[in-house]
Amino acid sequence: MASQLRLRSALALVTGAGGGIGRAVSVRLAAEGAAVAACDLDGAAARETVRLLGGPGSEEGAPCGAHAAFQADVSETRAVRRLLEQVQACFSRPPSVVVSCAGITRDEFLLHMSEDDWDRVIAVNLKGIFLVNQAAAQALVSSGCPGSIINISSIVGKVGNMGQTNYAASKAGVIGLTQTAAREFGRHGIRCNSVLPGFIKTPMIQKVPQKVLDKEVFSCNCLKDPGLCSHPHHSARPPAAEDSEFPGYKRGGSVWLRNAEYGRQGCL
Ligand SMILES: CCCCCCCCCCCCC[C@@H](O)CC(=O)SCCNC(=O)CCNC(=O)[C@H](O)C(C)(C)COP(=O)(O)OP(=O)(O)OC[C@H]1O[C@@H](n2cnc3c(N)ncnc32)[C@H](O)[C@@H]1OP(=O)(O)O
Ligand SMILES: NC(=O)c1ccc[n+]([C@@H]2O[C@H](COP(=O)([O-])OP(=O)(O)OC[C@H]3O[C@@H](n4cnc5c(N)ncnc54)[C@H](O)[C@@H]3O)[C@@H](O)[C@H]2O)c1
Repeated sequence: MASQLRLRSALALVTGAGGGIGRAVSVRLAAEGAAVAACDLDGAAARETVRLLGGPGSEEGAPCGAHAAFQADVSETRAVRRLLEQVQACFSRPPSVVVSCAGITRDEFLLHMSEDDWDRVIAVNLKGIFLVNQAAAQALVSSGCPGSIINISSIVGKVGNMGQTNYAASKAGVIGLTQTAAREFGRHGIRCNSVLPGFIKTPMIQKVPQKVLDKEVFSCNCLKDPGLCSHPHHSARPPAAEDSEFPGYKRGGSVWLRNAEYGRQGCL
């Protein structure tokens, strides 16, 4: 079994690790042998994830076991820089796998959306990925290490969704940021990919009114469990360029976005 642990020597940083998808991704990475640095705005939720991984549920900066929990707001520049410093101090190396799951919704129709709801969603979902990608890539480049960065976008970033102009814009931005970062980071041996999950049963969807969930566009998509969407073979096959129907979305799976420059598909 040990020989099958594909990530045995990897250190993985997961943001939003206290949430539905982030926790499932952390469990999956640990199952593949990775040491996991679980980060979340909600420090207690991050520690719970580490406890589930079998780690000591360590406090920030405490001597680390196989896994460790960190509290940080990914939308804050200083917090993200401190996060990467703490992770490297704890594990004596930069994370070679980074999965950016931290994200929020502040749904409202554009006609009534407040500037604050726009700003906050863009700050967390898009600027947060800018800050984490930049800090993680800088750490890898300065240490001469290769790495793999996976940014969680959403199918909504490709096709839009009523009540989510802020969220859709942020997720579309994640796609463009990822495709550009993939071009820039490739020369440093760092891969950068985005994953566009469909509808996943996590706390994020709890605010969706039932009458909306009953609509065909939602009900036609079987609500996936996070644990399924984070398992490589549960993700839909990476769409070929001509795929216009996002078959993975139709089946409620996750959709992998092929990076134009290197043709590399997402992999954790
Ligand atoms: C290739 C396939 C294309 C299909 C694309 C669609 C993708 C849908 C699946 C998304 C999966 C990924 C989601 C993932 O990224 C995680 C999330 O983002 S979960 C949160 C998703 N949020 C929403 O879908 C917004 C839901 N709507 C609301 O929260 C509220 O409606 C709100 C926008 C806050 C407005 O509330 P308000 O009380 O002012 O209005 P109503 O709720 O009464 O709504 C008025 C009418 O609009 C209809 N409505 C509202 N939202 C949607 C929607 N998303 N899709 C369709 N119709 C919507 C609502 O049913 C009302 O209709 P009616 O007047 O007939 O009752
Ligand atoms: N659930 C879905 O249907 C779905 C579909 C497509 C994409 N996504 C995306 O997947 C990612 C994970 O979503 P989820 O469904 O697990 O949601 P979730 O609400 O269960 O988890 C999100 C986590 O991010 C954390 N977080 C929020 N703001 C933060 C910040 N500023 N700094 C650090 N952490 C922060 C929250 O505390 C929470 O633990 C999000 O980016 C979301 O947009 C979700």
